[in-house]
Amino acid sequence: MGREFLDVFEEWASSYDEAVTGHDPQYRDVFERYDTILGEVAQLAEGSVLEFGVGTGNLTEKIIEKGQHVIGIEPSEPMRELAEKKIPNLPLFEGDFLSFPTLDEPIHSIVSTYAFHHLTKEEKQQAIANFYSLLEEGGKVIFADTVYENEQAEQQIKQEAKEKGYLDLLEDLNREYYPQLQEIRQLFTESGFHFEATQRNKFVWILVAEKQ
Ligand SMILES: C[S@@+](CC[C@H](N)C(=O)[O-])C[C@H]1O[C@@H](n2cnc3c(N)ncnc32)[C@H](O)[C@@H]1O
Repeated sequence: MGREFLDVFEEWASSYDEAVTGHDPQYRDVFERYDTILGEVAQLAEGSVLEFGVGTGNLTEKIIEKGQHVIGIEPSEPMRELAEKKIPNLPLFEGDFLSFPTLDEPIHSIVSTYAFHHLTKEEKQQAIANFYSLLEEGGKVIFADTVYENEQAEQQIKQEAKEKGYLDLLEDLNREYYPQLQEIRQLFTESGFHFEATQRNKFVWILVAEKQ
């Protein structure tokens, strides 16, 4: 569920690693400091890690380099093939934020970068409730994704995209479900998490939610 944007990734998979290095001017600001952002998420992950929306495996690689065990979930077959090439022994399953194989080991961290915005508000709410059940006490959700600081920031970002003629970016911002900070904070705190967020570039924030 929440897979309505999957077609984009079936097409985007082969050139995705170029996009994250700033080759596409429309997405340059979105992916600004991409490597550092993923590195920060990896540093915060502890214990057994469950990763959603693995893509080509860039975050996964960083967590494994730290010596940790990662289980990956990714709905797109072309993306899974690329991740499997990069990390041959990764336990990687077909699934999404809401529907994935039953896990038979405790999970201490749930991570994801540039993916949670594919879910509607209701789907995010359901996913967050599932994360709470899945995590051990003190376990954390650590996400990096586009979040608008407030309504004014949302309008300003969309206006700038329009003025620059970044129409693909603008369409993406209007089509997907990028939340405002207050909304995502409320979704996590209402499910029993302590929530903190820090901005890392014009678009992307690191969200850390700890199970209380
Ligand atoms: C922009 S890419 C991010 C990939 C990688 N996490 C990164 O940071 O480079 C978004 C990924 O989310 C996946 N995705 C799309 N819908 C999803 C869903 N409902 N649940 C989990 N992953 C999803 C896509 O297939 C794609 O691999």
